[in-house]
Amino acid sequence: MDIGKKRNEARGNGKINKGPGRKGTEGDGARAKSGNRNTNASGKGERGGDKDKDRWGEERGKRETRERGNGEGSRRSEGKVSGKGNGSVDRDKDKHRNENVNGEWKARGRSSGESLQRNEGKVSGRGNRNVDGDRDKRRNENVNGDWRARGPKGEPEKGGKFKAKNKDGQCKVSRECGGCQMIDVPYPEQLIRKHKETEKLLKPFVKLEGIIGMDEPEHYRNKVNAAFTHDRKGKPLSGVYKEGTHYIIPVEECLLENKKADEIIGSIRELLPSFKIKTYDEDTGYGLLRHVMVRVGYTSGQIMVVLVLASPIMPSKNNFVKALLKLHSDITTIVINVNDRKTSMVLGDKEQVIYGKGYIEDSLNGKSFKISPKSFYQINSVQTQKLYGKAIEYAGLTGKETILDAYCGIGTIGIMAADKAKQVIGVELNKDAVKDAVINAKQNQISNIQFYQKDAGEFMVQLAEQGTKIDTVFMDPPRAGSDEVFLNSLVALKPKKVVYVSCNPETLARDLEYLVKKGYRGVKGVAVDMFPFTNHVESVILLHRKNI
Ligand SMILES: C[S@@+](CC[C@H](N)C(=O)[O-])C[C@H]1O[C@@H](n2cnc3c(N)ncnc32)[C@H](O)[C@@H]1O
Repeated sequence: MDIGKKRNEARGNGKINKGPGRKGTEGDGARAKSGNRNTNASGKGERGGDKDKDRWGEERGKRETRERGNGEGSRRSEGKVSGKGNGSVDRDKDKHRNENVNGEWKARGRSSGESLQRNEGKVSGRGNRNVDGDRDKRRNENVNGDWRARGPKGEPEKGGKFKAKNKDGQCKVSRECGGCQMIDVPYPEQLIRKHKETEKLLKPFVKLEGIIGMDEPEHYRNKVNAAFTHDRKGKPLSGVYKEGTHYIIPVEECLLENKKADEIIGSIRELLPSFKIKTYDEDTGYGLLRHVMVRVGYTSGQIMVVLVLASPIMPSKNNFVKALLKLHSDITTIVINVNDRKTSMVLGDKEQVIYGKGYIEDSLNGKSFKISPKSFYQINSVQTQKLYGKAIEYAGLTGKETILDAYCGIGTIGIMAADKAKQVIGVELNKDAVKDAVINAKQNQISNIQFYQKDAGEFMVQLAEQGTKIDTVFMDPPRAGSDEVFLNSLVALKPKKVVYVSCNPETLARDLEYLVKKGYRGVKGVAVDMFPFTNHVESVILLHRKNI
């Protein structure tokens, strides 16, 4: 592989290999831009076919809106199995639904009648399409005993843990927020629905082995993003955007979010008046604090607080830091991020570390990772370990392979696979994530890995042009899925195996359709519930090149 040489760029460990012509953009914004560029590239590839172009075009067209809406880490950003019509559930059918094999849920039974929606990822989930009068009535009946909910090991439910959450009792704002589309649904039933919907979508291409659920499906979000505003009297409020608006629904605690993160956000809210820090007003452009993002390391417990400000000047910042640390001495770093643009992206470009190292570290499956504020890091660490475990298991590595980890983020999958492969190449657009990835490889004493900061599609084209031999491709694109440029070159490269990790079964199905047409066959797949109580679901699919 001589991409680095050809471009006269640094290669090897400790250096970032930059691609030509494209400045990396951070966070989810990078994805949006990538989406636009790829729009231009479409239609020329082998894919052809207006129908196909339309499908990708449509996704791309939506991408920018979605990404802007999601900003860095809006909790609406993950893949979504949704909800028109939850289908009725009756007792007899329930008897056949759950079969737990080695901790994995095998959902069986009739189709729930839900369909995947194309509107995923918009700012917030108000106007929850899953909840209408009739369906709510049915749900409540079921919650009152008819549903026969089962725990994660298939046993009849005993305690309240896996019971459906009562909207009014358990979460004061669920109706307005709409982020937990399945808050009324017992957890085992959530898994059944997600499995069925994913299975239905992917059925033409691959058979799913089941869905991997959580034992403790609450408070799994290791990253919390709170938008800040104030009430009429100027009292600070924080919460989530109501769908399609910039109206902030105040949230103090959340079923999905890390509790400590919520506490810290509450403390910041309370500290603001005494420091005369005003929350930002989008209409007038007046005020300072726009968002607070908190990330908590799952294994390390390290905590990063990012204060997203409209201007770089924060009055009494040192005293503010002292006061916050007095309340939460376990905070390990505090960063100011400056976002002075009129945008619904959460994070801006500039950063200033005001306490600690400016990043956190965490461990997954025995490897340690540095995570910078703008780098992507999976939000559910418990499930991420299972997800990565499955992806690597599916690859069936022998130690002889050259692997491509495409859309590699901070290098997690490639670093975990490196011990079992000859060589790993990672490509990622976000420059902060690539910097983290290089450090992560070093920290884990991995010497057979190289990272490139570049658009994955462009990178693949280069690899294909050079005839680079790649045996196995791991690809984990953002919600919008991959694109023709990438897939086209992937087909040209002819890797024997492709392990596709996806947070959006709909775009996954679209991309699988392409790969299957172009000489790949779906061997197996599994859904992983990374986002309990929401309609979102992750999947891992193994493809083999035909005639190998
Ligand atoms: C779903 S994340 C997966 C990251 C990583 N595999 C992980 O599990 O943490 C998708 C990643 O793709 C990156 N990305 C988005 N568009 C890209 C593009 N066009 N080329 C390369 N990377 C891109 C994002 O910055 C993000 O890090």
